[in-house]
Amino acid sequence: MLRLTSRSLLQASRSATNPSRTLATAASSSNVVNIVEVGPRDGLQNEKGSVIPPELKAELVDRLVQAGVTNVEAGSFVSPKWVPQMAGTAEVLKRKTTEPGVHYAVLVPNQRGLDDLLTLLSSESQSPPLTDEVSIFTAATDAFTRANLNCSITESLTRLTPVARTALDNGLRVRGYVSVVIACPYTGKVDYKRVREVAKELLEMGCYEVSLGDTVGQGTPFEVEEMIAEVSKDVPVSKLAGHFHDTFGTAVANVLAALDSGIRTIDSSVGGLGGCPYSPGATGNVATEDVLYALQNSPYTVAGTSNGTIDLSQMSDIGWWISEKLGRESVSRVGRAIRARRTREEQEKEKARSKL
Ligand SMILES: CC(C)(COP(=O)([O-])OP(=O)([O-])OC[C@H]1O[C@@H](n2cnc3c(N)ncnc32)[C@H](O)[C@@H]1OP(=O)([O-])[O-])[C@@H](O)C(=O)NCCC(=O)NCCSC(=O)C[C@@](C)(O)CC(=O)[O-]
Repeated sequence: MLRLTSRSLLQASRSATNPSRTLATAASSSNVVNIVEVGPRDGLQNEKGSVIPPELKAELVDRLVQAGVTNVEAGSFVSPKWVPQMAGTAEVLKRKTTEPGVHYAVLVPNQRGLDDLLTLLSSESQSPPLTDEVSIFTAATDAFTRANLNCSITESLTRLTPVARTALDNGLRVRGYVSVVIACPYTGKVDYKRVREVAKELLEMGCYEVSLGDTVGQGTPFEVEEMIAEVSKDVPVSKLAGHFHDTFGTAVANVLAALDSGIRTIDSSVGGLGGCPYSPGATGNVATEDVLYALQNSPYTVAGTSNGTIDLSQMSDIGWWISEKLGRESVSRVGRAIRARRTREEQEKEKARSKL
């Protein structure tokens, strides 16, 4: 059950007063929340129409990092026949600035994707490297895994085991994803035991963290808590991340429920961009701006490099900038409210000036 004013927040505020706690040890007993910005990958992969040019994607990545983001998904090495928008990810990696200490993750679905990435890294040897992290992904239902990866869950795990091994052997960090952790667009309600088993296997493969995806964006906070309680029977909550889409408008509430359950890493997307091509009808990820706003004046601190956090006002501007490049408005509620307030303030200033 949601207990946002009780035990976990008290623990969080107690740890806030402990100066010996560092960002590096941020885990479920800490009040530090890590954001993984997935806008350039999950956010853009579902865009219809022509492929967004790599220079625009690279500029998005750079702007996000300038706003304080330290973990950003820069793209995917997947089949362009399956996800055309992710073609050109190699170019994005080469064009973006590579800041030390920032993790620019890339999704790989199979050995081919990893091999292509390793070839790029060896041809562009530089310090720091273009990326130090890959994400591998599977799901909690066979139907979704078939739609997304053209194989069963078991086959995907068999395929991903050597991919993770090779990535680790080449000095890359490996993050894992389990999709459809609450509901599947093809088979409905998901068995949380299956989520637990798959998350456990990903961890055993060497993933430093497993992100739990409510791909459909249908979960409620109570379901999120129930699901995390089941998964954390086998996987320490400090190794889990929450990844919520906002189809039914519950994503911010689900983030708070995940934090209340002890999770301290949240995936989010600037401007609320996104959607999975294989989850029909699902909308974008929870907007990064909305998460940052919801955690203001709370016992939680969001980690980042802009004065120790991520700058909300800058993120709102980026959300508007990229949305307008895509020909629409930002869908972040907070981004829209910030812009409306600014417009109001400017109008009032203008009125005051005209009275002088
Ligand atoms: C895994 C495959 C390739 C299997 O697809 P397949 O058709 O079974 O693969 P295949 O081995 O038969 O290859 C088919 C063609 O793709 C090529 N190919 C094969 N692999 C690659 C590669 N890595 N990069 C580039 N090309 C590749 C391969 O060379 C061949 O080319 P052809 O001979 O026809 O010209 C395909 O299903 C695929 O790419 N799937 C990716 C789907 C995807 O990216 N989905 C979105 C990301 S997951 C997500 O969004 C959820 C998440 C993470 O955000 C969390 C959440 O919200 O739940």
